[in-house]
Amino acid sequence: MKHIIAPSILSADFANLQRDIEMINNSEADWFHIDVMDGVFVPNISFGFPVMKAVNKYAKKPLDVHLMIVNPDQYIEEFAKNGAAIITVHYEACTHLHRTIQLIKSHGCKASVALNPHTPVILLKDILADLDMVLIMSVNPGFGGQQFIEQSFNKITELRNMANEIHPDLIIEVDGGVSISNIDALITAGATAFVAGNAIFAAADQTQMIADMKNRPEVSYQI
Ligand SMILES: O=C(CO)[C@@H](O)[C@H](O)COP(=O)(O)O
Ligand SMILES: [Fe+2]
Repeated sequence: MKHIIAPSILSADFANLQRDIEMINNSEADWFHIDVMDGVFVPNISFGFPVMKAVNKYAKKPLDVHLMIVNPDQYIEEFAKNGAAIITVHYEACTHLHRTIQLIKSHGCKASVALNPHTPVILLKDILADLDMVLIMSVNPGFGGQQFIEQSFNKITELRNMANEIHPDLIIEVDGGVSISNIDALITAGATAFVAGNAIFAAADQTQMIADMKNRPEVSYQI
């Protein structure tokens, strides 16, 4: 099976957002990755519903919404109404994670949990069967264009081994510092979905970079 490529619109040109959305529509990308940051959970503020609505208006592919916010329960319904196909909440931001996951599903969205670089994957053991996806943060959340944290490889392998026992078709998404130079090794480690901001939007030919990240002749995954 082929892995998923999710360009992060955080790295798009917001003065030309429609153009960048059309570029993704016309590329081999699978999803739109939408980073929502509240300035509390992470030391940055990105955007909220007005941008989400603008993306939803033109995007022709599923919206993969990554909530880097405290109290996500408060906003899940609104993100669902504005076109979210998958909603990711942070383990570190949820006191009652099981309830939050059920809430996401009750609005018809796929449910996913993100782990910060310091959070061990074993903490998801008792909720893994309820999840559609786990997002491994391979940088500290808050900004695009950061350097990939190498320890993330061990986390992906550990999570894939755990998923093989409990939930073999779990999607493992990697987010932060993903590029053409580490994607093959990440697929081999067991990841199946890849967010890329800087690697795509800083490329001379963005559409070609998406195609290059999508078509990896040496690797494919089996789940
Ligand atoms: O969630 C985040 C950052 O917190 C990401 O989705 C970034 O947008 C990824 O950007 P690159 O590291 O690929 O430039
Ligand atoms: Fe993200």
